[in-house]
Amino acid sequence: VVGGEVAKPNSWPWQISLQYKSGSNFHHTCGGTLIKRGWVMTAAHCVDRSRTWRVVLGDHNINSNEGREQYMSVSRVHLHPRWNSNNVAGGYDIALLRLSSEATLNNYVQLGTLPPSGQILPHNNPCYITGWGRTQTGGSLSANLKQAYLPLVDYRTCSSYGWWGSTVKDTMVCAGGGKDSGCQGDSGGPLNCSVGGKWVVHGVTSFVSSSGCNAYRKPTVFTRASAYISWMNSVHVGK
Ligand SMILES: CC(C)C[C@H](NC(=O)C(F)(F)F)C(=O)N[C@@H](C)C(=O)Nc1ccc(C(F)(F)F)cc1
Repeated sequence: VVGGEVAKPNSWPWQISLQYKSGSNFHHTCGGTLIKRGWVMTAAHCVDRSRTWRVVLGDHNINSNEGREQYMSVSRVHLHPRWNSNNVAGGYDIALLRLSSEATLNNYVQLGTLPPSGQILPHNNPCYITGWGRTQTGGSLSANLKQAYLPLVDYRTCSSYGWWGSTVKDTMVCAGGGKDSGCQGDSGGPLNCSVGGKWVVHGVTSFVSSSGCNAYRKPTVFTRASAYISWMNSVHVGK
């Protein structure tokens, strides 16, 4: 997250850190959202290569053990069947991870709320991106979870000339476009939008401009969760 501020610890208790094993250590690579005690929603581009994954729940500082964390291994990765790793602009940048055991819900670990199928929120709807991603373009990851206020940019604006144009599809949602943005390492994490006084996980962090995380008129682009509710339900029930 470029800009914004360090979040109050565990104030986004559905935020997870997705980590891969390298040697004897695990490294943060993406965010994600706990949507069921045994299921995490993340971006397909985070998990489209085979690695040993773990999901950390209840985290704030990813470099220290604060005693609230739950460490879960991943028993199955379900990539959206239409995801194409050579074409993030095509959409379908969404995946579900089956955890090997069920999370314990408490003050530090809670489920995120998914939107109703098809929900489209208005331009400027208040939203926050959260994550441990780089704090500047080309910078390093944040040790502590950060948040940034990124108001929604409607599809008409986001897909217009000078903005993202046809790179953005209406199965995506844009937010920000000013000084604050997502950045590498925030991928897969939630776009938390205020709807009727409740937080709804409206987006899954997907991409930013290759010319810089907070590039002018290149808002952070998210997979629109409300476009994939039926797919997610089919995965849950199926396996
Ligand atoms: C691995 C990438 C597909 C996703 C990666 N995502 C992120 O950094 C995050 F955290 F914002 F979600 C990203 O945007 N990285 C930048 C450096 C990038 O490559 N952006 C990008 C690439 C291609 C296009 C497209 F679709 F136009 F070809 C758009 C943006």
